[in-house]
Amino acid sequence: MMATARVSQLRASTGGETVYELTGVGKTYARNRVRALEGISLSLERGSFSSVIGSSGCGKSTLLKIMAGLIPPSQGRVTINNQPVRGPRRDIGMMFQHATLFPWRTTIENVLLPIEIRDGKAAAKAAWGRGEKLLDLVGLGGFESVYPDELSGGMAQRAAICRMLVTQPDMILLDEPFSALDEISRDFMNMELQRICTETNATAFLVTHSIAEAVILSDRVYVLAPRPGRIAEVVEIDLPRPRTLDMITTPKFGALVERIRTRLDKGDFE
Ligand SMILES: Nc1ncnc2c1ncn2[C@@H]1O[C@H](COP(=O)(O)OP(=O)(O)OP(=O)(O)O)[C@@H](O)[C@H]1O
Repeated sequence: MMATARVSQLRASTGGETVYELTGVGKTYARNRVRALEGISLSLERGSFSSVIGSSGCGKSTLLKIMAGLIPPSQGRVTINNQPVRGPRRDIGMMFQHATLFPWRTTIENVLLPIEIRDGKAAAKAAWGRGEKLLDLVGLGGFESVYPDELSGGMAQRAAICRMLVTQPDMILLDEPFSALDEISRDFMNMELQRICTETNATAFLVTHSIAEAVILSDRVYVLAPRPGRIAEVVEIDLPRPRTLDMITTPKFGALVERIRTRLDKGDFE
């Protein structure tokens, strides 16, 4: 009942508008005939935060690559704002485990790089103010002219968030973005990510190995079963927003973590 109530609340708060949709998506890698995914259907509403969790090799990265348009599905349909995703797109932003900022460019030059690549140097210069605002938003105001070797790991990841957001994507795809950071920085960055997503009304989809991270951030967690990867369970996270780290100690949080852990422990879920 609670889960249903939360979904309605989420739909009400986001207008229930579907941004991104996968219908019956499957993937078989031709090279080795590995069936990585089968029958994946999901629908993401504007402003929602979803995560996918599953054991190693269950197809999470394959799913994210298909969602980003980096590889085609073998079956099924993928759409963003009702348009088919057939390749990398301007309205989809991605962020990976390592920030990979260019060391010879300043922080703001790194942030503006997607615009420079897409529309040229003049457009990047014109977007300078937007870059500064984003850096302010993530607490990097004043670091515009600093080179990446002077930034900490967490600061570099924040700059990478700005670089992902600078093109104002409708959908952001996150592949364990903070897993290279220590636990304290990671907790902090997750709370920052929540704040930034709320302030920019981003629709987010996160791949993670951490059940706690999936629960604290998400409206919905997709639990993947392996060989071939398929959705074993969809868990609605009906914790109030904004989420705070002290929620981790509440019985409700513990129960959600336990439910996901039990599902993952069932292995193949047969
Ligand atoms: N390019 C590829 N060619 C052939 N098989 C692949 C390719 N990429 C992935 N696979 C296979 O597809 C399956 C799913 O892999 P994928 O990397 O999507 O899983 P994952 O859940 O992201 O794993 P991890 O958590 O370890 O990163 C695995 O069996 C893997 O060996």
